[in-house]
Amino acid sequence: MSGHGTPIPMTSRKSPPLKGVAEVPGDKSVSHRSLILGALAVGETQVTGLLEGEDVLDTARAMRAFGAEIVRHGPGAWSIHGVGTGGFAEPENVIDCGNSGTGVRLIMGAMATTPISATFTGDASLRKRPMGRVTDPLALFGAEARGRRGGRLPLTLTGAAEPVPVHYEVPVPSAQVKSAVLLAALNAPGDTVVIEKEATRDHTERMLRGFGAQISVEPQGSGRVITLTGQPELAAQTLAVPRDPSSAAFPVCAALIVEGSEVLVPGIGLNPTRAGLFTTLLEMGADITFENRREEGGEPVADLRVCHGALTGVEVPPERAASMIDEFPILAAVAAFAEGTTVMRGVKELRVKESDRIDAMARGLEACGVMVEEEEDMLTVHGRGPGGVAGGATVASHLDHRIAMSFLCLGLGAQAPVRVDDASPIATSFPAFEALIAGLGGAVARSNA
Ligand SMILES: O=C(O)C1=C[C@@H](OP(=O)(O)O)[C@@H](O)[C@H](O)C1
Ligand SMILES: C=C(OP(=O)(O)O)C(=O)O
Repeated sequence: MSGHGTPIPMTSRKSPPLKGVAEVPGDKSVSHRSLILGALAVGETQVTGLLEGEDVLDTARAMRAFGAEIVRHGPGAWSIHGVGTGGFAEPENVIDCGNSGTGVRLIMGAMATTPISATFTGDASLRKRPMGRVTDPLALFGAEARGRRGGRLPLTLTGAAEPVPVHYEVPVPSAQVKSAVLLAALNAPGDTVVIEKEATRDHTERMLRGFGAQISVEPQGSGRVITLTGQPELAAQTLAVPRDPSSAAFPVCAALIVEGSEVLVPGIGLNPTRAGLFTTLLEMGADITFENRREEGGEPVADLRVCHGALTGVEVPPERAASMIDEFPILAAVAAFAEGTTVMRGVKELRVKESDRIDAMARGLEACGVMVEEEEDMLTVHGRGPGGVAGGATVASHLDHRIAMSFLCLGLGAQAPVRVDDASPIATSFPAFEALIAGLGGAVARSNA
């Protein structure tokens, strides 16, 4: 539950070469889904490598409120005793999903076809984010949502008593919307069909199949048609969560920013629907090697070795945006150290994340002496080359973990220190960020308010 506490200002400064091994936490998307699917399965699901960030802990609390028994056995080791499809109980209190769009949207989907009501809220960031994109398709199943104007939280959702399957084309590229519809479809009789025009992360589909649901995925243009047969009995699973590529992006990019660095980032999930940042960095000339490629927990995984070297600006094709949607802030920070211009198009979804990430990056980069251009759907960064970023500014994180971490990484290579006004949101996805960067030799520390 971020955003409820005292701000934690943090500062980073020009650092000696980063060296060592960066063990990043478990994947946030897979962690949320492990808890939710575990709660809907029959029997006891065992999870290792679960991300213990605030977003995921809020989802665990929510699943308990809906009746699942959840036990933490040790770091990252959890068990979930599920209630079965359609078995959710009505929560007695408001469900607070903190800072997490994934948490609230997937949970709304998971309860939308069970005849119970639940009221959802979140922190100041989450209460600004659009929920109509999920409650609109959930209404097609027969669920009813009453929220603030503009479909904002707090919002009460009443699940359908007699749900019907739906045929739904997702109007925005969003794995959260797709997943909410698929989770709702679990308790609707018959086949639900979800069409996405652009492929987004497919963890829900992979995991539903693993839990025993009948699901087919057919490519269609650059998107997919997904068909799920409702009312399966989901069987408890043993799950190993791969390490999060979106968290790995920070030590990888920090090593690209700080001259002389060489860092190993082991065991990173490289699902193609998540790996767009690494493709882009390679196009910029980054020295990244993918060692020991293997499969873990149903996802492709590799150890990433990253060495600092010269980078050149690139144009990121819009069709790649979905596969690196959370990585644009850190890409914008890296682009500041490249020679030439980096153009990011097709990125308007960034405006409805924890903050308006196009605006937050643009203002912060300008404050650090980097020229940018911004349009509704585009961000351009004019690189200043290695050693050319001035820094020397305080940047607002806007309750957004990725903005905070991106500017702290930028400060590791800037001429003057970069202060982030509030680094507390980092705990939502990457609680060990400060310790991990410091462990590599990066100069990052809490600063005075
Ligand atoms: O499904 C998921 O786990 C996520 C989907 C993405 O959001 P959208 O579906 O809104 O693009 C992403 O930004 C978020 O961090 C995690
Ligand atoms: C957008 C993000 O998360 P969420 O939508 O779950 O808040 C993110 O982690 O970058």
